[in-house]
Amino acid sequence: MQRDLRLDNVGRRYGLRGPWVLRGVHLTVPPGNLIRVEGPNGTGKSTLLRLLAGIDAPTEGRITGRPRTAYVPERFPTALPFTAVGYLTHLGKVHGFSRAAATRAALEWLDRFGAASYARTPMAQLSKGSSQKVAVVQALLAEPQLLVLDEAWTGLDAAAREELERAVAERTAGGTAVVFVDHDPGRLAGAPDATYTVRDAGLDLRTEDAPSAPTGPHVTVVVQGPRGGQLPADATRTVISAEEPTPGTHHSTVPASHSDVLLRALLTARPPWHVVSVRQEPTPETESRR
Ligand SMILES: Nc1ncnc2c1ncn2[C@@H]1O[C@H](COP(=O)(O)OP(=O)(O)OP(=O)(O)O)[C@@H](O)[C@H]1O
Repeated sequence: MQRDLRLDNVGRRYGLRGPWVLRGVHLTVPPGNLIRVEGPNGTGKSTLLRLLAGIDAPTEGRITGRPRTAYVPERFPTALPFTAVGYLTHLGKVHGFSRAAATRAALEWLDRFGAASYARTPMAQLSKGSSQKVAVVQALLAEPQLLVLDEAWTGLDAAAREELERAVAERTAGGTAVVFVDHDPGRLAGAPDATYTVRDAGLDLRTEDAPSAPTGPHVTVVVQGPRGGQLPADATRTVISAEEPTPGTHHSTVPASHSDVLLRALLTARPPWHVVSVRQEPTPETESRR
């Protein structure tokens, strides 16, 4: 069984006498958890994510339990001498796929992100947003147990931003831990299991009570099942609020990014649940525009 990734008393500074960017950091990342890291510019978020991703080592302290990890860096090197699909096929082979399977998976992921039409374009010729899609796909293709996303949504078009939220929801439902930094407070709103703020070289866990109303876009799914039937556990993990107004009829509200995961869990349960309706709930922002 996969272990927690743990940071024990971790510190990082650059250079022998540089200031400590992080110090005394303790953090546990359990499988399947979605963790948000926030904080002002220059506080050490990317430094923390590089340590989590294993591409940088702590100056002091220990990191243990590292699972198979994929990382979308804040800045993706674009001037690589490959086409997008050539690069992704190469990485897929590194991850143990056959060439044919790697190409197939790469093309499927590029298609999901609306990037199929430039699959065979040299990476150096891709626009910023298009190469960001390749950066995202290279991480998802790896089918990691830990996915580290450093401002991975930046530069993506609206459809790709939504797709990445969906992909994160799918992966966490499948047991992948995801740690992300994003300057949009609405990113995966309502979904993280924990939010940490980098402050004074340490991590503060945000501990305010769960909001009484869901934040960000959310969806209510109404399903019917047998009287007294329990919704499948993997369906309810990300539910923000749930009620059973009449026996056997369940109303479950989830962050919009997680509605596909909820529906899939309900429809693939044995016996499957009958989906009565799926309703996109108005957010305070959309309400105020009316
Ligand atoms: N390779 C490096 N060499 C020297 N100093 C570095 C290096 N990387 C980061 N730093 C310094 O560490 C501090 C934290 O940087 P980091 O990029 O981790 O912050 P951040 O919170 O991710 O910022 P942003 O929100 O702007 O991306 C900054 O003072 C930065 O200058």
